[in-house]
Amino acid sequence: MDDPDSAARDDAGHNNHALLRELTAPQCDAVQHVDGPMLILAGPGSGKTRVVTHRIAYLLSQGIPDWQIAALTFTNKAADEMRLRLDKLAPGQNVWMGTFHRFCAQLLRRYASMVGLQENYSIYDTSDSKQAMKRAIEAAGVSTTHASPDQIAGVISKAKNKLVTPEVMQGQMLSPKETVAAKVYPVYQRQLLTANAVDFDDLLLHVANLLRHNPELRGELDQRFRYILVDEYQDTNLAQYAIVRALSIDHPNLSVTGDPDQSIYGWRGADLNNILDFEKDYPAVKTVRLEQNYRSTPNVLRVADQLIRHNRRRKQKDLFTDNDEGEPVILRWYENGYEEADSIADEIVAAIASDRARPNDFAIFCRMNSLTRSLEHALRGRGVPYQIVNGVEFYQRKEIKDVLAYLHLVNNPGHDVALSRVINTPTRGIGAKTVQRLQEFADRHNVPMLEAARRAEEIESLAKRSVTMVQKFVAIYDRIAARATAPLEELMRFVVQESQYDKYLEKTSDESDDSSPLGNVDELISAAVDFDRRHPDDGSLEAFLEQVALVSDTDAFEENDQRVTLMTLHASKGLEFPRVFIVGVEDDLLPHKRSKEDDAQFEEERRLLFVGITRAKEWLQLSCCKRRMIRGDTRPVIPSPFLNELPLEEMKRIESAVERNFFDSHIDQSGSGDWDLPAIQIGDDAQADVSFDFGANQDVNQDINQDDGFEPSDEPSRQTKESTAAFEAVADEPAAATSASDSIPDIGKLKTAADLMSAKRPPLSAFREGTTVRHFDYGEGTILAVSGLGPKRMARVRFADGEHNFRLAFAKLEVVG
Ligand SMILES: Nc1ncnc2c1ncn2[C@@H]1O[C@H](COP(=O)(O)OP(=O)(O)OP(=O)(O)O)[C@@H](O)[C@H]1O
Ligand SMILES: [Mg+2]
Repeated sequence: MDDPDSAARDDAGHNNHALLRELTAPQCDAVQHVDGPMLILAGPGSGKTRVVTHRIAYLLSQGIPDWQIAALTFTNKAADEMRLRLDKLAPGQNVWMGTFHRFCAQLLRRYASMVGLQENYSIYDTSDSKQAMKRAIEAAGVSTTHASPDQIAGVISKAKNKLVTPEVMQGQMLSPKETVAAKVYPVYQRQLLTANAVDFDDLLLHVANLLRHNPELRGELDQRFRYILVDEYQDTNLAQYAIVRALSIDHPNLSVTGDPDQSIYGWRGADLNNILDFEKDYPAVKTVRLEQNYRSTPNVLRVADQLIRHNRRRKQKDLFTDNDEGEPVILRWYENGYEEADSIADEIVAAIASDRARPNDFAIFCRMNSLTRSLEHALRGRGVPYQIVNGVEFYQRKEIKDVLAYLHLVNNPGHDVALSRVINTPTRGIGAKTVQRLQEFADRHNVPMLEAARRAEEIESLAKRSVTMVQKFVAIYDRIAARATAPLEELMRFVVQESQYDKYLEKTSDESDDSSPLGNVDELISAAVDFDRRHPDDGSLEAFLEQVALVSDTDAFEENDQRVTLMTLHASKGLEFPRVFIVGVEDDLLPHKRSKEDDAQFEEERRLLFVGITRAKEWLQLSCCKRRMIRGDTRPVIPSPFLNELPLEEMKRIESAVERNFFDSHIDQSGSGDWDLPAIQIGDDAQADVSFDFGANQDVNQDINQDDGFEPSDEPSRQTKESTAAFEAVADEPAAATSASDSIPDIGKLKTAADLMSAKRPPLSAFREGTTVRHFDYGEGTILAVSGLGPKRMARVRFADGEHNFRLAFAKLEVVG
């Protein structure tokens, strides 16, 4: 694709010494490529992202206007980082940078009417979508006996990511589950449109359809975004692919970078074929391979390479590095999660104290967010500053969602999920039946629920009293909505006051165990103040809500901060740290238990560990425990089968001080690398029973990761407190054991699934007056009194620092034997 023009520009580019100075020859080659498609395929740490930023700067230096360039990244954090780097290389530029979802959200704002939305449409987050899905399932009248709401949602999400419309889906050959989902899909979509809302998948789907059905608009946008760069291309799904492809037909200046070995979003529909087919789609493509790793020591790279070689579906790439050999990678075995956390925290403290490292040199990765609790506690206890890269979680708190729901409803009166949330929050005597009747009326007349509330008098089945209550709510709403254009801070304070939510929180906050809902609401108001300040002219409510909806878990991450970073493996993508700990490298965690049913998913788990390992620059430790408590359930642990695949002979293996013989008996110390793992046969049924209870029917990752904000964590311990889901999970368990420690069989004796099954979470009955318990934050304490039944069962516990009340179904309390 070398036209005479670009050759001339290349000549000019040679003057651009500063830009090209710190690049290798193949990197330079890629950076100086101007027109035509390009594929950069290379392993971790080889400078792919660096090439993207330098290439943008190079394009600008060649006179290409910034508004013709768009750089699509996978997380907001990656975009911010890119902007920072680019600002240094090309100050003052205004290149569009952001995630696919943000890109689509902005396009959709402009062209909303073309897909049947209004421009103030709302973006439903995962829990909003769940609510909407439940309602659609009811309205569609399907049975959920054989397909749970989560499964139905999963099938529909996959269909959307593959650009399958409801009509097309209904015409396909379907499994029984898919048949149910195919019935719900059109109803769900119709209800979303009535609510003037989209879910995350819709952002992509609508834009892909927009481009497909409007050739003129497609042409205009293709012309506008003449240069498109996509980083982490291996994780794009079909919808994302269709979007960049549609924007690169007349001007095929699409350049993508990726590493198939780092594809970790298959569960969300990412399709490796997008990378593999790139060369077919763009025959004139320039393909660049980068082989030198600049990030890691040879020790780290060898471990990563050995591991990933075990994947069958891949092409071997050889990476070399000129970096120093560094220290051997450590494999460490701890007694339990507490020891793991304490020991890691101690090491960090020691390294900092001896001036060998700073807190921000360290990162700790885990497969699931819930594992960070004990690490947090250990770091906090030692005064080590840390950050949990987990921005989504804040916005998932009940009180935050409540206040935001009022704002959503102000911004978009069609937002039915928000209405259902706030109509009786705080309590206003509007019961579930009344809400149900409003919903039915709304469905019948195809109007938003707020409209139904306004017409409450027309709903015959509503009692007079209920009508009055509903009208009162509408009056409150109208008073709030009248302030819609006030500065955000003012509006938010008015919401909290006018709805009497502040009083409600004051009254109810002592029910919660250790969080401060009022403090959180204050924090939200601070976010509003900040937003007002940063957007003095264009700061609309809509823009604020969009930012919140698209918030990424990595957004909260401040690189130059003097803090240790805790994050999931998914969130670590693209980043690098001098010293990395990967905790919980254990069977059923990593690989995740449900990935084992499927070869492709299993290989994805291996890639996930590969991604984690290759974040480390100088030093790396992998660890696993003999026992681990997850959601209050202490269970014996089997090491991850991936550990067996590492070059153990060259790694430094350390066992915890206690029970040294366990390590000896399970690892072949001869150096052959074979581990003699405990022989435990777990049948499918048994496995389901001893599961971590992630919400048994969800996609492997849906509730585990906080990747980039599109799959917020759903784990019960962080769920809204009124949810009874977590309680049901606990209550369903047979009262097999009397205390946690009684129930842990010696791992050496574990032979059968039955042994494993006896290692249950203690039933609520194990928490009695006088029982000694342990809490993550408060340490050991004694139960003074218990009261209430079922999900409302409470315990009052005395700790060294005072007394606290807990809802037992949710509390992070462990019985101390
Ligand atoms: N030519 C170079 N000279 C010096 N440092 C380099 C060079 N190329 C890359 N680096 C550095 O190596 C590290 C890895 O680069 P980068 O993050 O761009 O790799 P990547 O290929 O995008 O990795 P990943 O696949 O993990 O996203 C960065 O710290 C980067 O600044
Ligand atoms: Mg990168």
